[in-house]
This record gives sequence, C-alpha cells and structure tokens, in this order.
Amino acid sequence: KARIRRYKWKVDYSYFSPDCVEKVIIAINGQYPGPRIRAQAGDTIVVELENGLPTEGVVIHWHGIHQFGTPWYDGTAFVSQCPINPGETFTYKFVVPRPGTYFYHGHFGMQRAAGFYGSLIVDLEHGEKEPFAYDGELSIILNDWWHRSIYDQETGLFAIPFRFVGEPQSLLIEGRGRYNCSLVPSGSVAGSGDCVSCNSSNPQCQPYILPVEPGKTYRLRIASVASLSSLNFILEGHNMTIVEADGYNVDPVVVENLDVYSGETYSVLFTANQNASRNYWAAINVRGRKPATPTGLALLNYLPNPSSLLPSTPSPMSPVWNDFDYSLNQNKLIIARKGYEVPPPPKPDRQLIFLTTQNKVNGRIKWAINNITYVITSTPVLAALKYGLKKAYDPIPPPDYPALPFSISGPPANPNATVGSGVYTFQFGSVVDVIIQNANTLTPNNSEVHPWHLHGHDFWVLGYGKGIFDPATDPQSYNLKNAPLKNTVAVLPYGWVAIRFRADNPGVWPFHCHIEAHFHMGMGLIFAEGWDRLPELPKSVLGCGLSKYL
Ligand SMILES: O=C1O[C@H]([C@@H](O)CO)C(O)=C1O
Repeated sequence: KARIRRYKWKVDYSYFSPDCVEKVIIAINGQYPGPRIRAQAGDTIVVELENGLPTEGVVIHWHGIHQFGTPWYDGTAFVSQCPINPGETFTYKFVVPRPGTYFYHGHFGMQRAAGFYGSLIVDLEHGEKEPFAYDGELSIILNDWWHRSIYDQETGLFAIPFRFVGEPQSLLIEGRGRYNCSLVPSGSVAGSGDCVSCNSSNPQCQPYILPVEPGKTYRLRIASVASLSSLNFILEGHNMTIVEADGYNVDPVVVENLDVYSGETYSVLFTANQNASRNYWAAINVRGRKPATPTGLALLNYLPNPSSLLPSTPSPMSPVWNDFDYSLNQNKLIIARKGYEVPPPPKPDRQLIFLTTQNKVNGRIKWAINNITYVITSTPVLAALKYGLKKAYDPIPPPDYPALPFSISGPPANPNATVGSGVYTFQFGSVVDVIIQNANTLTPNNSEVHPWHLHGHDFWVLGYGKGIFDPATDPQSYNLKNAPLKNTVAVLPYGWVAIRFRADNPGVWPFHCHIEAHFHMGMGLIFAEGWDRLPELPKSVLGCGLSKYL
C-alpha cells in the first residue's frame, strides 16, 4: 500500500572536510551528503525544507522523477518555482511512481557543486520482483571536488578575462576523498582563499567503506553528481554486471569498469569472490578531459577484515582519458533488458537538431544551442506560460535547426551567439526527436563531452554517431527495438546522439548539459507542453519577477 514519507530538512552552510581540506559546504540537517530518501514505488514524498542560508535562495530538483501532475515541485529555480528565500520553509510533495536509483540536488546557481545533494532510492511495490538476484545492497554517489567556493567559481565564469573552474582537486565517493595535505602550505590551500586547514586524520575524509561478506553477491547503486568530470568506476579485481540504468532494467552486460556521466545512475551486481584475506579499492578516475586529479578511492571491505586494512596494491587505472571509442562502445552496451523493452513510437512528429557550440557574447565565453545561449529569467517559466505573462520570456521560439552550413571540425567561423530565454513548445502528446550535435570549442582541435539531462521525461536513446548527423541516412540505423529509456545521455566529442520522447507531461522542463559550469554558461533550454491543462499553481512557487502580481 502506498505510503506518505515525511522529511523535515534544514539547509545550512557548514564546515566540512570531504577531502581533508576544510571548506564551507551546503549541508542538509548538518549532513553531507544529504539524508538518503528510501521509498517504494507509488509512495508520496513530502519534504518540508527550511532555508537556513542567511543570504541565498535554494531549490531542490528530484533528478529522474517525472513530477507528473506536480510540475511546480520539479525544483528548478525560475523555471518551476521562485527560489525559497532565506528563513522560509517550502514543502515539496510528489509521487515516486517507478522503482529505481535516483538522487536529488540543488538546482540554483552552482549549489550542487557545494555538496547540496543526496540519494533517492525507490524500491519495487510489494509483491513485485527484480529480474536479478542479490544478497545485499550498497549505494554510492560520485562527485568531483574543488577547494574554491562556488561563488568564486561562478564569478570566474562570468569574468573578463574568463577564469575557468579548472580540473577538480579531488574525486569523492559518497562524499569522501583525500587531498594530499603535504601539498598544502600551512595556513592556506592551493587555489583557495578561504580554506585554512588540511588534516588527513579528519574522520570526514576517511575512505567510504563498502562492507561485503565473502561469496555473496551485491547490488551496488551508483550515481554521479559530478560538476565537470566524466568518471570511470572500478572495483579492483571484480567484474561488474550492469543491470539498471537511470531507473530501467538493462540487458545484463559484464564490464571491468564503468563510465558514469554526471546525471546518470546505474546498478551493477558483483560477487565478493576474490581472496578474502584482504580488502580492495573501489576507485574513480577522470575520463573525457585530460586528468589532473588523483584517483578517488573507497574501500571494498571483505568482512571480517578490519576496514583499517588498506590494500597495498596501487590505485586502479581506467582506460586512457581520450579513448572515446571505448566510451562509445560502452554507451552502446546499454539497451533495454529482454522482456522489459518499451518500444519507442515508430516516427517523430517533430525533429529538432541542436548544434551545441562554445561561443562569445559581449566578450564572455558561453555555450549555445543553435547559436542561442540560455539566460535564466526572473519569472518562473511555468508561471509565465500558465498565466500568459508574455513579458517574462522571449516571445520568439528558438530555432529547430542550426543555420546551414556549419562545420564541427574547427572553432565557429563567427563565434558570436545571441542571448535568449525562448521556450520550445510542443503539442501535447506529440513525439519529439532531438539530435544533439557536438562541435569543436573555441579552441582548435578540442571538443568536449556533454551529458544532457531532460526533466519531466525519460527518452529513448535511438543512436549515436561520429561526425555530422545526416538526417537523410542516419535515422535508418535508429534502434527502434530495444532502445534504452534514460534521463541523461552523454554526447561525445565531435559526435551526435539521437533521442526520442513523448511530450505528455504537462509542465515546463529544462533540457541541459549536466556539467554545472556549462549550464551556468548557458548550455540549456526549456521545453514545455500541456501547461494549459494544469490547475492553479500553488502560491508557494510564485512571488518573484512578474509572478508577484498574480
Ligand atoms: O566551459 C569550458 O571552458 C573551458 C575551455 O573550453 C575554455 O577555456 C573548458 O575546458 C570548458 O569545459
């Protein structure tokens, strides 16, 4: 029977040392990562959220949860709601209809990168069974970590000249990593004005422990909330069988290591069948960008060995960072599990091709989709559409196709982009194809990975390709049989990915690069459908911008 699960959370700044270097993070109830939500499919989650930050608004996005019938609780600042002001309490209330591995995180500015996240796990309804068996369950969230504050990082992204966030100082597994304190001159930390100490014996930065009993099989849930990095996960000496991706059962495939992009979740099965007299590393390395960050380590602890028994083996290595064929092949392994296929509609009603480029606007570096870089509005887009506040966003819808001809093999001939806040609106129930076309950045011979995340829907991943998508021939190779359903998919350098979804969730839904800096630099846009079917919006999501006059 469906239950109501109530949580009372207070968001606060807090001193934490996730990688042994102390800094200010955004914690929930004093915890980092935030409290884990565990529910059953069909349950209603009620989170009473008090904003204890003295000078800053907050929202929480429930990543992978569709919010069907409650689009105002999607938790995106100035899209679904006004930010929750300091001192205010806001209540999120929504149903988790499907089992799976999900998470939640701040979706305002770069707050996710300040540690404002946690996991959300939905179990099957009573009487339902998974198509795979295991003896125990473990769960981790992966992240990359900077010593500079998010405010410092944000300022740099909008500065002239541009100051990029750079590669992370550490990689964290379930909020724990390790910076080499001997690199820190006393009283200061490299790349930081506000960190004052590095203490390698701080309990907050001891490796996260994954306890296992020899011979048993475990389900390990893995999510990535990384700000920038594509991560590769390894369980030293153990193969893993992928069984779930973004909340769906997938064809079980055995891998030695797993690429996880920011915004994705997986479940893997592994058996503790190695030499039981020792412990093993669980490790993450950066892929997709030239790594400048040490391996992030947790401990696979074969009981009853003490967790203080660290492996004497070196940190596990991942495939070389720029072996993108490896990444592409692994992406292609993810297909729907036999018996669990949900075939996509055979044809789209509308096709969008999104050329994603790095651009310049008024001397600042931005990212753009079909030459428009998205700027956040001061009125929530949901309220603007629902109540016809036409002055709240650009009246001209953004373009369905890039201007032709374009090249992806070098920096854009004319790097200048336009700023926009237009909305792509869909006929309710229509089928939409989106082809995300990657390109060269402003730097010659450079193209980057972008994990794209869609709110309010899952999409079928129809296919991947290298080079420029050909609308005449490439759709012939789409997978219409066992395409996986996902909410996040990575487009690889100089490549494309094609997705399909049904616009059947009344509301307003961001589609954006899940790299925190890139979304902040305009790499996103807004989809909307069926908003006219919605009842009055809750007063609690209104009050900012033009919505204060409602
Ligand atoms: O957004 C980014 O900017 C830099 C670089 O492209 C320009 O300095 C980088 O690596 C990003 O991912």
